[in-house]
Amino acid sequence: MITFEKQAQTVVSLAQFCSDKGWLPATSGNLSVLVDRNPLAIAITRSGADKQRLHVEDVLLIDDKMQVQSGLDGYRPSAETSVHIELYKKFSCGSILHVHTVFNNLVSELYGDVGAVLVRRHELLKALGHWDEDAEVRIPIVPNYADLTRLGEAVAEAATADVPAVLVRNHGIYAWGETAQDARRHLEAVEFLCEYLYRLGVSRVVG
Ligand SMILES: CSC[C@@H](O)[C@@H](O)C(=O)COP(=O)(O)O
Ligand SMILES: [Zn+2]
Repeated sequence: MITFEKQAQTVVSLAQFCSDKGWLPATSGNLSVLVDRNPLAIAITRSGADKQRLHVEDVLLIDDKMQVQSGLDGYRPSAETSVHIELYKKFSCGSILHVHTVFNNLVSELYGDVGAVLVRRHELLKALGHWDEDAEVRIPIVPNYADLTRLGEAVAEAATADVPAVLVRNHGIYAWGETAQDARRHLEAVEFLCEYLYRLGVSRVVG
């Protein structure tokens, strides 16, 4: 049976994974796992928690109006909860991961004006569900709106069923999947591709 306690533990494990990669610097990032779809109930990190040292108490149960249903007094859900809610409403995903890394920031800035970055004929696209040798996908990039309701809407609007990730310019990435394991794999693949694209660009300029 799926319970909030179980999903909160999964959020902690996901934070450990992302933290080991160095993807959650300076309290950045937010992570969530679906508890129920109807009505929507999500286990999500609290705002301001050090996700590199996350405890189950740092995970809150919230509803689709961002109201806390279970959690310690005084704790508020992630400031970017609106992005998670919009994505859960749009896709049948079971987990959403948001991290800040240097490579996803670099790529988001380099291709931000175009609104997407193209990835073509790369083996790691298989991890995103594209098995064709000529596969090409566009990872959307949205502006880093300070209004987080607007940011949530922009991320959900830009998101396509093709690629389970959106870059936010000079901010970070949102990646999702049907299960926590899928979300993790998608995040890892897109992070790999961001590093690859950035290094490829640099090597072409230098070489
Ligand atoms: C601490 S800088 C990063 C934050 O502004 C934000 O982008 C972020 O990812 C974490 O916010 P949070 O409210 O803790 O979920
Ligand atoms: Zn962020």
